[in-house]
Amino acid sequence: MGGLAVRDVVVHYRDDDGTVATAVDGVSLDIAPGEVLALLGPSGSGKSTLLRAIAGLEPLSAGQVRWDGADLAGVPTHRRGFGLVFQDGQLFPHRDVAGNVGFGLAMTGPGRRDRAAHRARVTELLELMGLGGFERRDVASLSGGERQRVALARSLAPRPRLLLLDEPLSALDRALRERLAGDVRAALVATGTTALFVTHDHDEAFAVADRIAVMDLGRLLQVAEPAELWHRPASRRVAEFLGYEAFVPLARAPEALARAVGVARAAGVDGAGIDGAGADGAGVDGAEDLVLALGPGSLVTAPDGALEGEVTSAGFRRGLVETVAAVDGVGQVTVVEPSGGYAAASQALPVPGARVRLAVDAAAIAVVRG
Ligand SMILES: Nc1ncnc2c1ncn2[C@@H]1O[C@H](COP(=O)(O)OP(=O)(O)OP(=O)(O)O)[C@@H](O)[C@H]1O
Repeated sequence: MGGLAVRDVVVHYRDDDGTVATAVDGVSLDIAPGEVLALLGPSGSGKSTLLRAIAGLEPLSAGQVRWDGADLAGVPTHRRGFGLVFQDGQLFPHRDVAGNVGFGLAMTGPGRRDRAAHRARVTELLELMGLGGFERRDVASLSGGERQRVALARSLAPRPRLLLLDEPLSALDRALRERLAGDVRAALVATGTTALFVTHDHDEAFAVADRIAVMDLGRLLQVAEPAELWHRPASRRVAEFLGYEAFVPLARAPEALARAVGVARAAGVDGAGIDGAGADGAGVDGAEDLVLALGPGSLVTAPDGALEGEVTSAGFRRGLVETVAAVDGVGQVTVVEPSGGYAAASQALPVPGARVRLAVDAAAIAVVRG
């Protein structure tokens, strides 16, 4: 298979006192040509170390990194044909925007031999990144978001066969990050670039990637497409990390909840990720280990809802009302609904302490092994 193949990679660090720590612990991973893979995990899980190992910046203690089937052992970083983008784009302060974007091209692309092609490529990349006309701007005059756009344009200009991005948006504020994540994906797709995007932010991973690899303690927990990852987390740990909030053993779930999930499965509405979760959890091998994971969207307000909870807090968030409720027999869950209904003066936001009735959206509940 073409593209990147990571096989059983182990990376050790030796501390000053001689103790050996394992930062990457036997990871195997493929990235197909043109695919954008997000590597998602909490701080210290080994994401940057894996990225650096792929780049050839960190020696492997075991395993292989291959490109198009060829082992890259012994191939130095600058000969791998990979591009790198870091959190701080590390622009050259003494070059203008065009000078920065053209830098990598001068080394590997049409270079100075063909000035017209060089200029055209710089312009093309700036336009792709929404920076048309920025050629002569001093990089010191750019905003943080613009600087990262320039860094991305620079890394894409020489058409790297793999682009490695290490938390490229994490120095930016949240609103900017969300917008830029969409723009980064669009630029990668438009250029057909194969990419590994390291992030600790699950929203960013979902916005950017074709597939997401979840990493914890140096190991891969799951690799899946975004919708599959969200609806079928492989374990409670993955579900927790993605933002699921309440975990209810099926055997102890309120009847309305267990029944809704069971009925949904029987009807072929596949909200549950594990085969064999019956309506009451009985008579199925291993059903006693099954845990229902609830997150934002799993419960909806409904006057005749079978579940009841007490409001902890409620607030507006961009066209939505988010109500956090302590739900009887379940735990704390965020209920999300369009805010349109609250525009009428007659309807106030739920107040802390108020009781709310909630119905179950079984398709938005995951089943994991506890
Ligand atoms: N140069 C080093 N020497 C010793 N230990 C290191 C070194 N670099 C990283 N580590 C350790 O290896 C583990 C993985 O670190 P790494 O930076 O790869 O994680 P990460 O998931 O990228 O986290 P973050 O998002 O915080 O950068 C951590 O426990 C870290 O302390």
